[in-house]
Amino acid sequence: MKSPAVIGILGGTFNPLHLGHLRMAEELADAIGLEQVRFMPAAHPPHRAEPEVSSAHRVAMVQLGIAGNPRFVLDTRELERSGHSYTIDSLISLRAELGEQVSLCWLLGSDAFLGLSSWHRWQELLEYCHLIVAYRPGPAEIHADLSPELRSLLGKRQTHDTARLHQKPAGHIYLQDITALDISATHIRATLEQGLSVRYLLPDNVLAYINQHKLYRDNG
Ligand SMILES: Nc1ncnc2c1ncn2[C@@H]1O[C@H](COP(=O)(O)OP(=O)(O)OP(=O)(O)O)[C@@H](O)[C@H]1O
Ligand SMILES: O=C(O)c1ccc[n+]([C@@H]2O[C@H](COP(=O)([O-])O)[C@@H](O)[C@H]2O)c1
Repeated sequence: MKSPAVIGILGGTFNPLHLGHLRMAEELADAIGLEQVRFMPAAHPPHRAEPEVSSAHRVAMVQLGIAGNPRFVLDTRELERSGHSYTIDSLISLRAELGEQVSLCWLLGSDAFLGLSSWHRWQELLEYCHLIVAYRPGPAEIHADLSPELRSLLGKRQTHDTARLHQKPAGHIYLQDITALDISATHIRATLEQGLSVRYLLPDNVLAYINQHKLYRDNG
């Protein structure tokens, strides 16, 4: 099968997957012209406590949520490794699999981007991918909150031209405004723990899965 020329990767804990993730991926795919977005659940997310819900459940919810969207696929490579799910390792593995020509676009919200300089081998990430940052609602106004090192990186690597993301396989940072959906997995978990409705915050089939398996309740 021919590899797509420009692919996006949305890594996340997906605990659970929600409409904020799906809409962000859909809008970035349109804005950049991504032929595919790979949803990549982290088995052991590096910068947070181990999720209380198993990776098997989190993967199942991603699978349900992306079903029916021809551009969206599941990528399970982080579940097939042991240890922390470092992004650099996933990018190296994707490069080895897809070759040097394919443009890889790592999609992330601005909240995650603000913490980039704490990521494992962060200064090497742009050798393997472009970083596509979606503004995420919240108090963090990205430009005000940038650390000096990220400000400097942005100064050197930011592009405003999506054509550049197609011309080179890696190396740029692109910021994109998206429809602000102030939905977070944290809020969804907290709402479920209180026994309240989370309908319309995530896909119906993901909610049905949560209910069926009694996730995010006392013994979830
Ligand atoms: N509502 C949203 N709008 C835009 N981007 C989002 C949104 N929710 C999550 N993202 C982005 O998706 C990626 C994966 O997010 P993650 O799975 O950690 O979801 P989350 O809702 O932030 O979870 P939690 O509340 O548990 O921290 C991150 O890059 C994050 O910035
Ligand atoms: O590689 C790292 O050091 C690293 C540090 C923090 C986050 N990430 C990745 O960023 C993505 C979003 O993380 P999170 O914790 O917001 O779900 C997910 O794919 C994580 O594995 C990666």
